Amino acid sequence: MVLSPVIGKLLHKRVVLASASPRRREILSQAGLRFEVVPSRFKEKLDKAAFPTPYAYAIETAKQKALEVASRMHQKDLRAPDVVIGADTIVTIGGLILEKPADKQDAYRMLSRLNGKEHSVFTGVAIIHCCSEDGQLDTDVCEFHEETTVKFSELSEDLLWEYIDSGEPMDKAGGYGIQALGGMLVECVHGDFLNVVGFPLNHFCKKLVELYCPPRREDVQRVKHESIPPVDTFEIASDTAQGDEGCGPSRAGVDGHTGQAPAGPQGPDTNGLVENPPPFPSDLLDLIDGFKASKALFTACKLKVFDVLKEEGPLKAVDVARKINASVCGTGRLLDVCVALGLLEKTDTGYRNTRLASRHLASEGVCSLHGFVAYNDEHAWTVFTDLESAVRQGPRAAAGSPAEDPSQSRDRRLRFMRAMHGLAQLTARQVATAFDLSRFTSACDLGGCTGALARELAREYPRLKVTVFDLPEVIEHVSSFHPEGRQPERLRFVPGDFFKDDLPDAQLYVLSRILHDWADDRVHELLSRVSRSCKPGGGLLVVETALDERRAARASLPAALNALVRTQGRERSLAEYRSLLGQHGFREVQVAQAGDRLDVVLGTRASSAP
Ligand SMILES: Cc1cn([C@H]2C[C@H](O)[C@@H](COP(=O)(O)OP(=O)(O)OP(=O)(O)O)O2)c(=O)[nH]c1=O
Repeated sequence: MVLSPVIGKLLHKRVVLASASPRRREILSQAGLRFEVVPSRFKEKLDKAAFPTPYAYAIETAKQKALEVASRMHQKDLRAPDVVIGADTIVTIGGLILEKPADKQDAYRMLSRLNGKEHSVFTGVAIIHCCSEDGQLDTDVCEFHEETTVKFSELSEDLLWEYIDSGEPMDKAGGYGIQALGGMLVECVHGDFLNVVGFPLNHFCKKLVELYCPPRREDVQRVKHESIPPVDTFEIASDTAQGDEGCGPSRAGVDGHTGQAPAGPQGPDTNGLVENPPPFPSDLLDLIDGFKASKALFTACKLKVFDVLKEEGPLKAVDVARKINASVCGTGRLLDVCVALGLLEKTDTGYRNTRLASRHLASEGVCSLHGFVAYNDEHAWTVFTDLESAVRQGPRAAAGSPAEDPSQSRDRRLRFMRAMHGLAQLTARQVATAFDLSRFTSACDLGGCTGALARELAREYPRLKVTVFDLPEVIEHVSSFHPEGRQPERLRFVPGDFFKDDLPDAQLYVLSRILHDWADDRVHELLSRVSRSCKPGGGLLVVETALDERRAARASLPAALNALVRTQGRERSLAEYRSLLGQHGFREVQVAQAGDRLDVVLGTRASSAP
């Protein structure tokens, strides 16, 4: 059986599942894992607002559940189990995290929110390796998450209540169980089904491969000579399970530093006790290799691989090579790497796009990030090559955001607009719905570029008239981003410079991804102009990827470096944005998340001048 070698890596260890969930127990025991169940006593009460993303919250909760069990067992026997597994499943919609309903009304609120819409289910998983030495517990945490999207049908009130009265929702995140009656509510699922049920078994097995079957020596050699790293699959584990040194007993330990065979799970140390070697540093190696994966993705996009396969796939490598005018050997390698990166699938009839690639990497389509990829390949890649000098010398003395740099060529500006358009389209809905903005009847998106967010605001709030205010050289190109023709009636574009010209009248001003491009003095100048134009009771909506020291916001770190190499701007924390709004006369400042990467801050203009 193909999978048994992966799960078999845990057979000689004392494994504990730190969960009371009957679903998790069933999934893992059906996969052949032998384990004890010790439900965690960790109270799931972490502050959700302190996490950059919903999955970071789920991962931390999973980790705390597992650590609580590890430390309780260690205190009891002075010897913790070898491995403790914790998991936490949450449902997210519109930036809200839904856990288990408190009562029937709560279940109703949750299910009504999900009704007719698509939502995400995240499970955070922590695999904790424990080591008890001299009475001390030492732990090594391997963590990951999996996302599955689920779409509910349009359901009647009666049906929702009938479902709630069945009692099924009460012990399940989001108030439904897809594996039972709740399956009837679901129109479609994209991703790992078992992840919704509470445990992402496939991803878990891949992690076990990373942890217990590090790449074979010859693969490591190959990485040195080739630009593309090999990618672990279950087959690596099964291919090598019969004594192959890549995964056999002598390598069952996971010491990636020395390359020597450590005392494995069956290898007693001199005291006759079993030692747990540290886990293989897979995440670190992934980080080191990360740039190769980015470049492979950039190149496949540039060569229009995803467009060709979207239109004509599945195709063999030789046919793709002919269509993109490239060598067969080079194309074959690139396609295989894209398969390993989860962008393509390889079938008997050839390569074809995954849904992700067709949706985001082909050049056409509302969710296309093709322009953003091209911008990163052509511009950011070059600029980042010089990161070292930016770090040594401090931020570049550039003129401002690329859209506003007068020295920019028309082509470069268009490329930048295309990149921003793709990103804004992707996040517009989440931003527009992060707060209820229905009290406003007019809005002005300052530096609103192609109007992607403005259109979504107009769509979401039927009474709202939206003005996009941006530089004339930006507005000039707007029509090419909306080929379907006329702009909606409640949307208009006004050319101007928000540092020099009068701002259009509006009840709500929007600054989306603008402030991080500017140094503090310019930010104050802009905010005081907005504050002067905004009438008491009006609003200011700031959209940024905020930095926050409490959370190692993985998503916000590249943005912090962007500011260093590109402009005089900088990323700021949520506390700084709150304080900036306060200093410029905005009160009742609220913060919300829009998806994984964006924070939205809304302030109301006070009646007294700042
Ligand atoms: C969305 C969904 C969730 N669930 C379950 C999985 C989880 O058991 C539960 C989410 O709650 P969790 O807090 O993740 O898990 P739990 O309280 O059941 O167990 P423990 O904390 O001890 O690990 O919801 C389903 O069974 N089906 C579904 O379709």
